[in-house]
Amino acid sequence: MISLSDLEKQALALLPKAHADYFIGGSEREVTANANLQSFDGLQLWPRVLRGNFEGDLNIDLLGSQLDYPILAAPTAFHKLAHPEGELATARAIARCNSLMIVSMASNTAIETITEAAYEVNPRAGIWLQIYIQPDRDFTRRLIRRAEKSDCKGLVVTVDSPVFGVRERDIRNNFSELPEGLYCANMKDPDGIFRDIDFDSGLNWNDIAWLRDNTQLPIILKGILHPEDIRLAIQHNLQSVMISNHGGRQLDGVPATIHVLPLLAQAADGRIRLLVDGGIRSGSDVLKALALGADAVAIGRPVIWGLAVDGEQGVQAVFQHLHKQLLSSVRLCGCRNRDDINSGLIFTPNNQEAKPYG
Ligand SMILES: Cc1cc2nc3c(=O)[nH]c(=O)nc-3n(C[C@H](O)[C@H](O)[C@H](O)COP(=O)(O)O)c2cc1C
Ligand SMILES: CC(C)CC(=O)C(=O)O
Repeated sequence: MISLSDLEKQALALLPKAHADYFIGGSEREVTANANLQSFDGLQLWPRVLRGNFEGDLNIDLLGSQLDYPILAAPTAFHKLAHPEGELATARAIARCNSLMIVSMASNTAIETITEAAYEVNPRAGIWLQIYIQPDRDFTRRLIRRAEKSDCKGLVVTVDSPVFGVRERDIRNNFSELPEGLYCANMKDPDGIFRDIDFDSGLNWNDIAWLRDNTQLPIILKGILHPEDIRLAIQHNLQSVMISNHGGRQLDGVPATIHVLPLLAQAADGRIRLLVDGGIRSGSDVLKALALGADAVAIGRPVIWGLAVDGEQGVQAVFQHLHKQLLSSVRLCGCRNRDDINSGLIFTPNNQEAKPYG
């Protein structure tokens, strides 16, 4: 593996067009999906030299899961569209890497089957379940019980989707149903019928309080872009938020996540764990996000590309590649320890006067 952009090209060439478009696409004009990528390129790292070795480590305790490095898999739907082994291949790869997988509510494999496979590879593997709170709260509660029983370590609640984003590629391709034989496996009712995933457009903070009172699992709110919402998440005793614009697939025209991160880190003030996703494609992108205040980052599409090209090994290669690149960027920046990874690492015209770190 040389670069994630090579991998992306390979994957896109392998996949049927409708599936490739579903995976890579954003909503409407894809302004935000593109901004996520471009905004990382617009930020520059500001290295120091002659500072000796990086003596720190990059591992992190993320709400009770031990990760070797702060890169995890964002929830993405339908892994069996990318590879016949689907989420099982993804989960095994990530367990092997001592990382963490957020399983999508829309996975093609049931959460119980995924956790079992992951814990077989690595009993300490990190698995969280992502959900959309369903208008049918009883169903939602049953799914949360399943996550708890199968030993998931966290519950990610996606809150950027009161309605589904308008994906023009999917409309053009007439992609609105899974191929025969594939299902949203978590949506199966006790009577064997698969439900559709619904979006509850009326969701509000009372529903989050309801959820918090209905599970012991740590709750991670996914899809936050505004500092006021960070303050509310802290007020509601949540453990973590994911700064995310859903990879530019929900509201088009919102800021790139890396652009809002500094403001949100300021609002968080160390009181809540901050995760960020959207457009992370290299180790230096990861370093930029950590420098600006993220505790860890999540990757969405790159996991799909690895899976499509080489199944379990492909996903493992993506994580190993990013880990290696991250370490290399940390060293090239002259960081001596974890504390050196701070906003002084980012060069912007505004911080030329600022006191360089260290
Ligand atoms: C194909 C695809 C499916 C996704 N499915 C979900 C999902 O089921 N639930 C969710 O909360 N986010 C979903 N997302 C959003 C990702 O969790 C994540 O926010 C985004 O992909 C990060 O951006 P990146 O792909 O540039 O890394 C999906 C994204 C993609 C690309
Ligand atoms: C099945 C969908 C709800 C998955 C999703 O969130 C997405 O495609 O971005």
